[in-house]
Amino acid sequence: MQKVYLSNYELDEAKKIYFDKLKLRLQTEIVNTWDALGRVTTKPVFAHLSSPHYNSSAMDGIAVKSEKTFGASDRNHITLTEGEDYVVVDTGDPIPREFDCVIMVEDLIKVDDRHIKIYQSSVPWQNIRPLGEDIVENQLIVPSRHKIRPVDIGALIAGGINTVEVFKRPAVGIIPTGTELVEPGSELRVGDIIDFNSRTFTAQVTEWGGIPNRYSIIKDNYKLIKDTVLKANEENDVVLINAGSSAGREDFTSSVISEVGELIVHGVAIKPGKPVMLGIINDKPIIGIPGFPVSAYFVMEEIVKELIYSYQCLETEERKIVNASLTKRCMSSLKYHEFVRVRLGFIGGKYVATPLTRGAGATMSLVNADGVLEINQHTEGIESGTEVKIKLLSAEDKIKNTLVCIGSHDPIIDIAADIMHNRNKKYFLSSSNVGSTGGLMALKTSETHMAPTHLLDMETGEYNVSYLKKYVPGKKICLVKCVNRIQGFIVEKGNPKNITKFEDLLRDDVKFVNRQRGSGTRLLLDYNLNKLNIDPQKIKGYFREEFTHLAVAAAVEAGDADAGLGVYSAASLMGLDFIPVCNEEYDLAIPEEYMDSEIVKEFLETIKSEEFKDKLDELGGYDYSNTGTIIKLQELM
Ligand SMILES: Nc1nc2c(c(=O)[nH]1)N[C@H]1C(S)=C(S)[C@@H](COP(=O)(O)OP(=O)(O)OC[C@H]3O[C@@H](n4cnc5c(N)ncnc54)[C@H](O)[C@@H]3O)O[C@H]1N2
Ligand code: MOO
Repeated sequence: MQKVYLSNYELDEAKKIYFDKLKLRLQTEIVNTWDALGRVTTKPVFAHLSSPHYNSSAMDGIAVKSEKTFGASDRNHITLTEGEDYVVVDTGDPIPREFDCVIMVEDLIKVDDRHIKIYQSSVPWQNIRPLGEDIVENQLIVPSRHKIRPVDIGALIAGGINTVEVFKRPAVGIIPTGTELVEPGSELRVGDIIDFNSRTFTAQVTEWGGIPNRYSIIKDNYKLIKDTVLKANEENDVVLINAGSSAGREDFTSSVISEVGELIVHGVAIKPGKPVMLGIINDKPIIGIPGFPVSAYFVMEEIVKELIYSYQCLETEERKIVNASLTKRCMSSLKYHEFVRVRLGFIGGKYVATPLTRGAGATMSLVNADGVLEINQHTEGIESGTEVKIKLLSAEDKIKNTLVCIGSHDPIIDIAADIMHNRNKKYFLSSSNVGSTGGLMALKTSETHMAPTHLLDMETGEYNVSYLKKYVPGKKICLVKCVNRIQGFIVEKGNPKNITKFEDLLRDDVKFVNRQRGSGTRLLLDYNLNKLNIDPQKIKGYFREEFTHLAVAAAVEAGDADAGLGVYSAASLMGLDFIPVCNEEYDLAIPEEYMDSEIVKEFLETIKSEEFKDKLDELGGYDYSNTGTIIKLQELM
């Protein structure tokens, strides 16, 4: 096994060492002005032409000699003759030399085809755009190091500039490596990984103004990697090589860079992203990007973006920062500066930030992130409730128009979210699945607008009410009835193990997959096991916990479990069979203070809509006869 000793430079230090060593030489090129959007000028650009380049009429009307109009008034109309005293002009027409002003058509009284009367006198240059009124020949249009905007393109062309000299966009070679990688759309075998990183890089490079050049997947073979690196180095300004950055048996990237060039840095104190490699081959940069997609994202954002911008003489824009209250404690290593993806909600007039999954492989944590919390290298962690600074990834407007929904999961919440957004494009919904009890806790600490819940009171057989009284005391809560849904066993197609009742879970040949503690479905299971005097410990798989109905169904589909308890829709979406066990009430708990907000009203309209009900029918297993009924909880207490 090879040994790799990584350095642990702070990010800024690593970048300084690397950029100093790189000494980028910027290249320039000449492009058509109309193709220059977003490009940066190398020098100031001066007009070749004046605009307008002749004296032109600013109005539709007639060009006249102003002296011929002197003395005209309401009581003293002056008659003018075409050809002698005036010519007809339209806006933009040149003004013949002998005339010096324009009278608008609406100020003329027609006498006959060749004569008009006027009742106002005019002054010289009235309604005339003199030559150079907008741009004068040799005037500066844009300075050097200026990023060209659409309005600049117009002004440059108007000023006679048809080409501009700009900094070259760097060509960026992207090499995905790994024997286990396959192209999207391939038939997947266990161990295969679809190469998607190289496609994300391609899109990022494009977004940042570079010219991406993706190479096909290279297997973990030293010679192949070396040959491709050399080829890419020759054909591009920058090379990005993905994966093979750590200490695995087939992690060759660092040795290849060291052999054909110089490896300046291997290892930066950031997490994720620590095994990044910064190298130089033939005076051109090569960056080794860790394989895990989230690690790769931060290396791209924090290092590669700046590099690609530097070639174009662009400054990276700072992301906006907002203050938010952290909803969960976040521990961090003293060894690394950590990037934590967070979801933001705007609740009761302030931001709340909920950390998302920390794993470096969790691509969805990037998809769902509204911002990034950076935890300093020398900080051990941040307590829940602390006010933190969040770098925004989403627009503030979007966050402020997002209904936050934390609690128990059902696929119908995502469906309602989609319908609501289509009904009113302004509104979004973000849902986090933490189980029913987790949702009530979030209500208590004002982290959510709404908590879907289905908690069965084992003593009374009633749903939700007693739990709300217990977990959210003192808060005025409305319970909005959502659906009555069927819970049952999600089993393989055809139910090969013939699982029909709770007792079957005790069988030796049956492997179960459970939901997490605190979820309503878990309570429902425990309630039934208790009623039947079944010892949960005797159920194989009782301790394997998944967080959503779909995750339970996925475990059954993959053959990792024979049964799980969940909703019908999850089974049918995965093409599995479903054995009904009981009905339950899935409700939405919403603090009374949010009930009158536009977004909550829109959501409640959505769940009462025919479109939503049609979707429920399509999924099956839902009864919506009570949907939208509001129960003010105080009245129940
Ligand atoms: N013994 C050690 N193991 C690991 C260490 C370590 O220090 N010691 N570091 C870990 C860290 S941190 C990271 S980050 C990763 C870096 O991995 P590599 O750059 O060597 O990449 P691979 O091992 O080849 O792949 C890891 C993982 O990344 C995903 N991947 C890779 N390529 C692609 C692609 N083109 N598209 C999508 N996904 C890709 C895939 O899930 C791989 O399993 O190493 C840890 N290990
Ligand atoms: O650096 Mo790795 O990127 O921590 O996961």
